[in-house]
Amino acid sequence: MSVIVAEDELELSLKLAKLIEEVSNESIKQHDKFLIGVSGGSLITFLINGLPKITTDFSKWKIFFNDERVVPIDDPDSTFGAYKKDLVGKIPISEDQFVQIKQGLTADAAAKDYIQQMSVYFTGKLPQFDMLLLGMGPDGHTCSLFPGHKLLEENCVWVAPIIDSPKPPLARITITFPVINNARHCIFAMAGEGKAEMIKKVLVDKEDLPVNKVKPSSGSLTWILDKSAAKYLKN
Ligand SMILES: O=C(O)[C@H](O)[C@@H](O)[C@H](O)[C@H](O)COP(=O)(O)O
Repeated sequence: MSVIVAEDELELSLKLAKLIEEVSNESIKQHDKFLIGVSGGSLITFLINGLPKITTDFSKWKIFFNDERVVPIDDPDSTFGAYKKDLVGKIPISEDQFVQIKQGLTADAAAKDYIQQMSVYFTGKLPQFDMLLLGMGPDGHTCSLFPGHKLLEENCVWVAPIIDSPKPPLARITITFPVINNARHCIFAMAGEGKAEMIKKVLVDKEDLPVNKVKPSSGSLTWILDKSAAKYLKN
């Protein structure tokens, strides 16, 4: 695992973008596409700041959601809605390069449908993403995998529904740890003093939290933080 500390959020965005650029170009060379899973939240801002500055063939990208809220696209809680509004148009990527959840389904049906959609791109027993971009909530959750939730033990389905999310909205779908840990590169990106305490619990105290279940079996794990978020980490 590696930890990269940036001076501030802008530098974090640029460092994150460079890592994405590197893996994108390597993946495109290897299998003519870049299969990336993204989270919602503040990650979107980092990507808006950084991705327009990289050089890669965006037309080869297929963007999946590590988790998504089961709401209409025009709902402010829709992660795809946020990417569509804030990222599409800033980089040469079209809406249909995002693998969106099917509208109008229950969380259970949306999760099953998402697995079908993923199966077009992943043929093995477990999907292997080229890269997963992850966030961490104040409770140490990642994706929609929350502390104490039974989904933390899900080791069969690729994508699971959740209808009792402690972070609204209640209904979501999320990739599961077997998929996360099969990725070639996992990156946590976060900024701000508000994350510092939880980062200490995760990286220093090694507390048993969902983010600490991200242990890629053969892939890389990188944390990209700004100085405020990293304040409790020793140099
Ligand atoms: O849709 C979501 O809620 C995200 O996927 C979630 O897992 C997010 O990454 C964390 O909650 C961190 O969010 P912030 O980066 O906004 O703090």
